[in-house]
Amino acid sequence: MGIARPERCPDGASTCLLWRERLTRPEKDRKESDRMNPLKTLSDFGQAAWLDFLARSFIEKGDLKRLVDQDDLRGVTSNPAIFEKAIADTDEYDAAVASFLAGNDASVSTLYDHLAMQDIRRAADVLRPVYESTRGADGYVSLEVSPYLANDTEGTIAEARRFWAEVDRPNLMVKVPATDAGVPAIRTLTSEGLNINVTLLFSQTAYEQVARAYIDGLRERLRNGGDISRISSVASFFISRIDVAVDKLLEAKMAGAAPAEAERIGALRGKVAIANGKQAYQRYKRLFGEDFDDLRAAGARAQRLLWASTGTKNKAYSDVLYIDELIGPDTVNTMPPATMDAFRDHGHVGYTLEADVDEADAVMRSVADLGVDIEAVAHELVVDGVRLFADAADKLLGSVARKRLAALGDKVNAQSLVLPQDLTDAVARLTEDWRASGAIRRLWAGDASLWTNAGEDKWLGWLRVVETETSRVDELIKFQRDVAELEFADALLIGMGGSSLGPEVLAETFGAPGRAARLHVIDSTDPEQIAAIESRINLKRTLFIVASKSGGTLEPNILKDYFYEKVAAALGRGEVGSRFVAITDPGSSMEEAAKAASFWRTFHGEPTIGGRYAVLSRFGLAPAAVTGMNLRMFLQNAQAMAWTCGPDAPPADNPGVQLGLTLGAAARAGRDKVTLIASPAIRTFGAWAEQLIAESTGKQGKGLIPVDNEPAADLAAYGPDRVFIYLRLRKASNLAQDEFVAALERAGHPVARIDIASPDRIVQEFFRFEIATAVAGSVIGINPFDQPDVEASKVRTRELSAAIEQTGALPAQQPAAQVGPFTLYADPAGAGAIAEAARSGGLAGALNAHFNRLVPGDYVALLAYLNRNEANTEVLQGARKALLERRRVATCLGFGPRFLHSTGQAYKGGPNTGVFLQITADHAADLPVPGRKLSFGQVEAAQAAGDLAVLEERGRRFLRVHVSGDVAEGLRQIAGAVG
Ligand SMILES: O=C(CO)[C@@H](O)[C@H](O)[C@H](O)[C@H](O)COP(=O)(O)O
Ligand SMILES: O=C[C@H](O)COP(=O)(O)O
Repeated sequence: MGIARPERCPDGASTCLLWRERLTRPEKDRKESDRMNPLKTLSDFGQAAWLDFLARSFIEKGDLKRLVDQDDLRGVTSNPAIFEKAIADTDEYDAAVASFLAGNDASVSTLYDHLAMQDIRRAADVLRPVYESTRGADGYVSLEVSPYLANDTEGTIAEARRFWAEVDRPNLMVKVPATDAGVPAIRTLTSEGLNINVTLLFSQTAYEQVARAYIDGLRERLRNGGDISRISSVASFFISRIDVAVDKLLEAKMAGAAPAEAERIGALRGKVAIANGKQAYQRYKRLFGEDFDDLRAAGARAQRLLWASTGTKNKAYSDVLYIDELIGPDTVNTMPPATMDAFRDHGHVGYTLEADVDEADAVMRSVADLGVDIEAVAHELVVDGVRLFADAADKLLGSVARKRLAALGDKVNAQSLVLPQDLTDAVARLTEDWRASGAIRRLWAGDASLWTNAGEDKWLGWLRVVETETSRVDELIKFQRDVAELEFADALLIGMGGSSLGPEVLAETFGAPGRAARLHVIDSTDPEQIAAIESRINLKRTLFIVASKSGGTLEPNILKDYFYEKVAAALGRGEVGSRFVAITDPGSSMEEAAKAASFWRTFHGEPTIGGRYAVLSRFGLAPAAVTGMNLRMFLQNAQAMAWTCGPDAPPADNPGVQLGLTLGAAARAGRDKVTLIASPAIRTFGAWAEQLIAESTGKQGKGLIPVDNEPAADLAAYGPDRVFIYLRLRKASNLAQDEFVAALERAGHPVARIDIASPDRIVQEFFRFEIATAVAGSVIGINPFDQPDVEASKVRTRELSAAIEQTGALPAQQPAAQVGPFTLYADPAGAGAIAEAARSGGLAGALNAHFNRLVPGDYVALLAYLNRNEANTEVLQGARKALLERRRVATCLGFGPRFLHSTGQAYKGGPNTGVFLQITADHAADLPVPGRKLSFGQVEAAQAAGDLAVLEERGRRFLRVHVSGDVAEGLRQIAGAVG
């Protein structure tokens, strides 16, 4: 039997759009099968059937079109959960991902937007005939703004505008949630002429606000002379979730009630959602009644109520309950596919929406009398709804992130974590915390509460610096051409720590391609080292790059003065400035000095980036330009990793976050020695990473101690305080390293493996490590952007240098012992025993006594204020190996003053587990500092003394061995004595 077609629109109102449209189609034209199809008959009752589902194959196979043609489908809604089902865990979108990324790499959310918008456009095109034939009354496809923006009005507005412009279809509806922040966005967007689908509506009060926002938006547009006749809007009122929530409350009340009362309460189950909808519809009629007539006269459409969440959740209820009971004019019901199939099969059509309104009122009164606060339930459901959509978005973006990486292949360095079970569990817990609290988005948004709320947000410029530099790379490319034309043989970068270690990685990893200048770095005050670098460059054909963010750092200033004078002597005062370039933050004293000395160029750093995070800014790019590197490729590489670690890559699929959480969890578990192993061709990366990790995390007695370039030893030498990072260059890997790392893994040590396809991809690691360090800093609970103890050393050094300038010498210190050419100084707690041991056992005795203070979990750091040349490095590396094998503790090596701007922070401010051996020596030859009553040798000595003074202040265990006479021989003896 066919379903009787109503004779007239039930409310008799001119608002009944579908009714008007129906009247134009004579009954005799309708097929019997149409009359038998409840779905198709819905429109006879003024209701449009929409589909709450979308997927690419569904459109491509013609299923959507079939529904339009055969079932009179009039619209489609999507949401993050729908796209999650469509995209995650299917390969339906893989080809589209690959073809999009073949043209250009993109962020995870850009890629998702692309996929979603493609689907939405195609669906909109399938529904376009409906839109046209109903003159814009129907035929819409909805796309929801990111649930992460649910509490952000401006963000919602911006995203909705972007969708509107990029989807570029008149039958698009942008979905905006009915949150407090969503309501003003609805008004603004309506006033701009966008079609809005308001989602996550549960409460009638919220519904009224939303309807008013729509009406206000229309009025505003009209006032501004805009067309309001093309605007369509729906208010998506959620149904089934109300019953799920209220039924639970009713059942709780039944449990404690007498049988008759329990029965009465039980009878309310499965009724409240429909009653709530029916009451909302009565409000709709009031809101869009007479008061709306003026707008209607100007062409406006009422905002229809759309029943959403209409799939039955409770199997005890009819599977078409939420369709059957809510049929009425000028409404929409968006059904999930199974519910649509069920309704087509056995739905009942009739004017149910206004039937028994009194009973609906009675139901609502009864639940209120029982103490169920429906507004409170609705409020919770909104919060919950936002969370559920955010959860779905996390899964969705996680899957898009994985698809992106799979499509990019080895264009992005792969990372894998091989962790013992306890660390796996800890990282999993942290990952879930980070996901649930949106921490990676908060990090990118500059939320200082992730750290210590000490202004960390002011230091996050590095997050977006790649974009900035990409947008102005032409300026550097021009500089690169100018440098090439001048045919410099060498370039010497003068700087410390963050200003030199990044360029050093570039210089040593890439050399000087083509005709470019060979880049050298000087980051020492050791006179021998300065003389050595001077002998390697041709002063007349060298470009000097003086790099200092603050501009006030001692070393680059005096080294600049030194080389400036040398070049002036070689070329004459008139020309010297043209051979110098400065990189410094705007307004620094270095900028002033560069101007005064007529430097060729000054590049500005970005003041919101601290030195150690600056390598992807001008501090790395200008030196890279000089070496002739392809800067666009450099930035593309960096950008690929920035996107991989972006705010839209959820923690589980964000390698930077995973590495950071691993390091943070490891630190908490006492595995705080981050041991860096790198393929020989990219070895220098370790020195850069060492500064980043140590200076960022090592403070307030907490942090990570990086261990770079440690000679390998027997497995037994590695304690449970280690976590390893293996940077493996695929094209030039080292078998011994591979085997060593595999053995570490077998022995249960945690290892983060990073697989680098080719040397140019090392650039990506700068960004991964920066994110990882910021994340680890959050887990450890420190501010990863300050360096209080480095500053302390700088202050002591300044005081001591001033003393030398006044008196001609360093203030005398009391040695603990003298053994041949070795003068020993030690911390107050150790001095007695060390002196005693020196008397009986000479140098070896003293060193033994010092290192006997080591306990498991401690580390040794050799701090050598010497020329950092191959010979000295080799001897000290030998000493490290001996200590590692004999003492079974992590060992570090730093050359002063270089390490003061790097690991020095953690040695003084980090965990008090370091046992330090400082080595100083007489200088066979010294160099004057121009314009000062100081020599470089004296500065180096002042730096060593300042370092020791701060170590002492911080209660650290140290021994200083000063070598007089033959330094090489002295060093050999020290190395021999530690074993
Ligand atoms: O809001 C709209 C349509 O405007 C829907 O897409 C809405 O998100 C869905 O109906 C609900 O999310 C489905 O909810 P549920 O069936 O999972 O409770
Ligand atoms: O890592 C930073 C060093 O302490 C050098 O600082 P600077 O770039 O301000 O000279």
